[in-house]
Amino acid sequence: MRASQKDLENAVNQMKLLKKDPGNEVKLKLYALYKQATEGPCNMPKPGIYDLIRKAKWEAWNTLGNLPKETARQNYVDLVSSLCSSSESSSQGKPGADREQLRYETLVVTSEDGITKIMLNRPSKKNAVNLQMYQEIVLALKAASQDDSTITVLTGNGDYYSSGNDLTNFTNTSPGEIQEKAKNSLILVREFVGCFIDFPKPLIAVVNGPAVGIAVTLLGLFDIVYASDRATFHTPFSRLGLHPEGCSSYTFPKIMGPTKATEMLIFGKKLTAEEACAQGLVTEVFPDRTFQKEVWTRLKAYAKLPSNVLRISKQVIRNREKEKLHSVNVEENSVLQGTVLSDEAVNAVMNFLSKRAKL
Ligand SMILES: CCC/C=C/C(=O)SCCNC(=O)CCNC(=O)[C@H](O)C(C)(C)COP(=O)([O-])OP(=O)([O-])OC[C@H]1O[C@@H](n2cnc3c(N)ncnc32)[C@H](O)[C@@H]1OP(=O)([O-])[O-]
Repeated sequence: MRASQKDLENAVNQMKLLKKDPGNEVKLKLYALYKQATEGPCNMPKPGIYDLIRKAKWEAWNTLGNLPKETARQNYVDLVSSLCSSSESSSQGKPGADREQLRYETLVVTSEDGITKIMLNRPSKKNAVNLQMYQEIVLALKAASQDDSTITVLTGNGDYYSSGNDLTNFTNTSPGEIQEKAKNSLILVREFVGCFIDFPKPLIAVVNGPAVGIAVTLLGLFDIVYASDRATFHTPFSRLGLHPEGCSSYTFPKIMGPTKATEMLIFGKKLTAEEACAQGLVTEVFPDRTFQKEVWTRLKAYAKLPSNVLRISKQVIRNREKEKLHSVNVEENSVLQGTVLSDEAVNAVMNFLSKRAKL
């Protein structure tokens, strides 16, 4: 249901009761959304360069462009409601606790200290990416691209970062439906990869353990990759009757050179974290015992840098590649459309299911 004018007024009153100061960045966002919701696009003349407060307000409002009044109203109400629920949860004896958005089934998404953390949360399946998780990651990335955080982190819960595509995604499907299901699933995978290509803020992988398949290939689209020394990097596509995806057919040869990329992507050579670091896929490796502490200390410091500056620098570094990456994504995906139901691919899944062939 869309927020009404009354909801907006209630939200304004709720804000007055908020005990904790939400900080300047959030206050500017609220100001801008309120102005947009009540007056429409920014109509005030640009203040002079030294009129800092009015300039910040003008910029916040002007950034909303032609956002419709109704959307701004809804965003204002949602933002106030998330601020109130986080202040409620912290006043319930959990000071500093993460703000958790409970709508995800396969992820735990929290936002704190300028960092949105998207944690894959199917530890009993080694964080295999099922169709639900693909969809939820798309949603979480879209939300993170618009929230107040400075950086976004993807990590895994449990001993694995991720075992890659869930090999049971197409099982339990009747023979008549399998073609259609495979086609739609791959369209979803293409959209999923596209979200990584377009993600506007610094995106950091905290690779807490082994990574397989699409969880590895996507790393070429991250801005930083930190790995525990327990992590391994494995893309067993040929054995599965599959082919490189996640833009790795383009990013891996660029990162590590064509022959190293071939050894991984075609021959399925599994890399240790140190090897992946030496080949440029991983930024830095940490001992597992101090991994979480060291990485999060560093990320919290990075997240204090000015978010708009980081965003623009990322654009400068990445934008000229975007068009190419999208075309690679489309091409890789269409190759998979042709092979995902091949005899080799189906047999590999059957082997996995019958536990006869562990990789
Ligand atoms: C988009 C198309 C392109 C493809 C891209 C790719 O990513 S290709 C790459 C695709 N990925 C692969 O080929 C990796 C396939 N997986 C493996 O080779 C091994 O499971 C392992 C080496 C990851 C872990 O071995 P381990 O002996 O330490 O542990 P364990 O084996 O006992 O597993 C524990 C539980 O997790 C379950 N589960 C795990 N992974 C998956 C999965 N991907 N799917 C579904 N389920 C999975 C497993 O069934 C078991 O569940 P159960 O029976 O308890 O209900």
